[in-house]
Amino acid sequence: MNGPIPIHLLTGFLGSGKTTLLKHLLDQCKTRGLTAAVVMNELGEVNLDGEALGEGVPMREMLNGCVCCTVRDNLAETLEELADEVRPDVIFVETTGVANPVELLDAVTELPIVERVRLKSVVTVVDGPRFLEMERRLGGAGRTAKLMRAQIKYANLLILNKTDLMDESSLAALEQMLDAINPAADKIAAVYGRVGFERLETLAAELAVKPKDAESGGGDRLPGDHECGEQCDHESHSRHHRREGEAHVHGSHGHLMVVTYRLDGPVNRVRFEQALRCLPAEVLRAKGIVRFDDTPGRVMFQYAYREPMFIRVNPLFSVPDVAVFIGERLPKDMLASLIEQAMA
Ligand SMILES: Nc1nc2c(ncn2[C@@H]2O[C@H](COP(=O)(O)OP(=O)(O)OP(=O)(O)O)[C@@H](O)[C@H]2O)c(=O)[nH]1
Repeated sequence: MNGPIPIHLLTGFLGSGKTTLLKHLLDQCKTRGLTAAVVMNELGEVNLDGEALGEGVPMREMLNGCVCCTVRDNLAETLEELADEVRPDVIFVETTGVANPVELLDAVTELPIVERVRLKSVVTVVDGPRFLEMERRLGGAGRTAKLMRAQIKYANLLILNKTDLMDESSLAALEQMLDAINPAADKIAAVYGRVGFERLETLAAELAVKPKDAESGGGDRLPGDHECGEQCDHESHSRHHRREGEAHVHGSHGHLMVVTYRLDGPVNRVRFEQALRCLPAEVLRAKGIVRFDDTPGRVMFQYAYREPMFIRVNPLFSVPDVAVFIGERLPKDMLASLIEQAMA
């Protein structure tokens, strides 16, 4: 294929449904005979979502940091590598869920890759019920709410996801809120990220963000202004590593932190489910791989907005048994003791 490879940037808060959307987009690319490559960025040390994409999808992982800051320099390199080695028809970049959109735009338009790849869309997945609840409760105050708003503001396609959990009036209220933040973006209500890939491609015709330094005028613009605003948060990301089996704290993304627990044996199903149900409010997202003491095989668990979910995984999946927690000021001792109590 000649010309720059189109990139679609998938953003959205933790657990909003980015991977679910990505899977759906990849299926559609496959049906059309397009080679799609993926860059997955995770704050933690393991990538649990890669498995979900299925075999044969060229993927590069960027772990242990956020692509908008700590591992940002690696993104251009990773994209270049994909362009050289895979020569895909399209690249999807799934970001961490706490990525700052302004910084992301900067990262994917680095000069060394400008001829190779071209940003085509910025898709923000909005967890409908969660965003609505946060806005109603906090009125947009607080750093998490501000980050969510920034992700909404800089998108050119907003996917209002999890609408199966909303009634009509809530959906109307959500649409109104999103219109107020980003009136120019296309908006699609969705369940489990079921959105036609053509919706991203249609946008692409109207959007080609060029690197700000490449030419005067800065090229076409996404809706909204792209000056670094209140969301730029480049605090240093301290790393404190502990012994395996204990918490590995990977530093914070501003106010957020990740704790990864390695599990060295099976967990008791009932106690583990109970532990997930009574996670403290500071935990915004949890996921991992566990073995239950009463069933063979391994299971992936997902916890987003107080909803736990379990999915059986391929026993050969290379990620070890782990529990990853993402949240604000995580009570590490409490989490450790919840895990300990759940061990079989
Ligand atoms: N009820 C409902 N659940 C959904 C929907 N979309 C996704 N989920 C569930 O929400 C959870 C999180 O989905 P993911 O696709 O992993 O979210 P993510 O944004 O990739 O998560 P991070 O990468 O951790 O930020 C999973 O348990 C999904 O099955 C939806 O439309 N409705």
